[in-house]
Amino acid sequence: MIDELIDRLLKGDKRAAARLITLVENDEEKAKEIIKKIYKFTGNAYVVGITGPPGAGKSTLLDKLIKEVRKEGKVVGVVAIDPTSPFTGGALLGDRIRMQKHSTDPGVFIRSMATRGSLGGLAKATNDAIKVLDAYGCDVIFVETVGVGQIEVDIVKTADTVVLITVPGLGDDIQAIKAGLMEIADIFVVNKGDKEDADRTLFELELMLDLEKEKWKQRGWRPPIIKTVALTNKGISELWRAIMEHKAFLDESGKIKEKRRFKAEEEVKTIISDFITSKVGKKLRDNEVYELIGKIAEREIDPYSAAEVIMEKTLGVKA
Ligand SMILES: Nc1nc2c(ncn2[C@@H]2O[C@H](COP(=O)(O)OP(=O)(O)OP(=O)(O)O)[C@@H](O)[C@H]2O)c(=O)[nH]1
Repeated sequence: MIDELIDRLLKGDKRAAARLITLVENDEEKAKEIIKKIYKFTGNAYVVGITGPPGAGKSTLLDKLIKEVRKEGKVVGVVAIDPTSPFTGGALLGDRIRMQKHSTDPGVFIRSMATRGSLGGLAKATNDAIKVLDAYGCDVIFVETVGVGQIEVDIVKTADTVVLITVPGLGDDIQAIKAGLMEIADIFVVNKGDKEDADRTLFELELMLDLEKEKWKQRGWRPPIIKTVALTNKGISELWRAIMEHKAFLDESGKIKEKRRFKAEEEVKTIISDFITSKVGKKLRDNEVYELIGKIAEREIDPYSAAEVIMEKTLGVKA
């Protein structure tokens, strides 16, 4: 069944792509088999992360970006990471409706991924879904995440270019960006540029970037700030151009190689730690180990020594 689906995927069959993504999302063993088989057909897609606070207009903007990229005849994939929260449920429904009009276009593939509990699981499923879309023939894959905590920061482990969207009037938002996100953004967008305080937000961002002049010089790339009005398509082609310029910068400076190596390393680390967690997790249910853990609580053995015993039993390695 999997071989047949992969055959169809490689011929550009959208339904086969959808089935394969469902499989990699839900079935650990099948995910392994699928990725092993399709890996050699991947590596062509350029991955762009789009992140920002809820309501910043990410979906509206993405909808317009898809059109812009389609003008060049490129095949586009979208993976929308959806932290299943009662607060975003409504907005997501909105997203689907907004982007639905692309669903008859064979050159556009849109997929939402749910968190289902573990963030690690989500990161792996997202990486795998990206590979399926890459093998399907996507030239560009957008990964959209709502700007909340770790998911947002993790996008650097997945994306080649990270676009951070902010909007005027969030007040302390600029401070929030300062706190951790500035590090990860390759391009800043001030969306809702039609709002009156948009220029002030733009100015504040410029000031903030000015403080880090040395860093940009070292890096060879200063993140541009682009004003957009997603609703009316304003600034969208500039944004796409900036993304392509960042790509050219990575290609020409050779940094793309470092980036891909970093991503590969992060991915393999996740696979290994997931494997260890699951192996050790299973063993924790054994009687012997159960008793050993009881002994830690009773102060008969310390946790380090117990961990050493468990690692030797499960993984065959001495710590
Ligand atoms: N005034 C104005 N409103 C906009 C603009 N872009 C988007 N909006 C509106 O902002 C609201 C939120 O837009 P979404 O695209 O749903 O935002 P999102 O970031 O995907 O939201 P979440 O799914 O909650 O993360 C919608 O009502 C949009 O119509 C813009 O450029 N100007």
